[in-house]
Amino acid sequence: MTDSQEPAIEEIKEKMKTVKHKILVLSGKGGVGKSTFSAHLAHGLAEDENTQIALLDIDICGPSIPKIMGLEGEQVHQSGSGWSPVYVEDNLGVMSVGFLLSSPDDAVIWRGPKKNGMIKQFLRDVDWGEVDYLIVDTPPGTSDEHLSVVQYLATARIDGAVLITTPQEVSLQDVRKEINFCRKVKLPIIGVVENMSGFICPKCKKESQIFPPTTGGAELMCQDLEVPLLGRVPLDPLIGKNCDKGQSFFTDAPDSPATLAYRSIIQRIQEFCDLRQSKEENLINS
Ligand SMILES: Nc1ncnc2c1ncn2[C@@H]1O[C@H](COP(=O)(O)OP(=O)(O)OP(=O)(O)O)[C@@H](O)[C@H]1O
Ligand code: SF4
Repeated sequence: MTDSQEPAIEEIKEKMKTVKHKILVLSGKGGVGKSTFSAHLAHGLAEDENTQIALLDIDICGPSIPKIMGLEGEQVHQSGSGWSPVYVEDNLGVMSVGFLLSSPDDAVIWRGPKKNGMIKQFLRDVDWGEVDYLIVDTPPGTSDEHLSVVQYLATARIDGAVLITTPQEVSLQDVRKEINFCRKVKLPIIGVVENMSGFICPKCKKESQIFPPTTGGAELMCQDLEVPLLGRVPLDPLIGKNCDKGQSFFTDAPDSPATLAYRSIIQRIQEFCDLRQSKEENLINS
């Protein structure tokens, strides 16, 4: 950490005092459904209107959250207390570099320090207000952006990371690296989600493995590496369709196997955060 970063870390710590829980969503590979998961985690948590949600997209070079959340073309506004998030609902605010581009097809070609500067600004200058959950959608892999967000939030306590994978070995291989990264930087692992995990036929309800796991899939990997498997979300063509339309999949398919899987995973994440909070409170009071 350089000296010039120190004041920013203090400012971020101060800003994050109004944010109760912070969750990073990571994946080893691109295209495995990380942004889709982040968006649906936000939608699912925001169903409780007493819960305030912030969704921050730090995939600087490939921001897909504006499209998935139906916010393409929206702009960020500056207020006296910083950048205002773009609101999907009263209790769900979003921030992304996508809001700063003049067109969704604009390419962001930035080197590491500029990307880190943007992440710092997002964490320090966005006026989130009182927030229960801050969900951070990260780029694939373990790059500068991941190190930056972990360093910037180090003093502000991150609850943990959710790792998204598909069942294939090429994706699992990269998730193992991601798990090592989390352990090296002492980032707690909330658990792994196996996405695009089988397809349940809507007619006969039979499950088919579209991407058959050759090495036991996420379940075996989680057992080997002693990390929790939070659940398996099946492939559902409606998910892709709704993401392209910028709508929550939960509204259109409230009883589908994928919705039920998402909901059970979201509940486990909430339980993890609640437990962590109560452990901390006990520690403070003891
Ligand atoms: N369970 C699923 N069933 C069907 N389609 C899905 C599912 N999960 C995600 N998708 C679709 O897969 C595509 C990739 O998803 P997404 O953009 O969330 O991946 P990503 O991991 O965030 O990629 P990147 O990090 O490269 O931006 C999208 O079109 C999305 O709608
Ligand atoms: S199992 Fe296959 S063939 Fe049978 S109804 Fe489902 S999709 Fe059609």
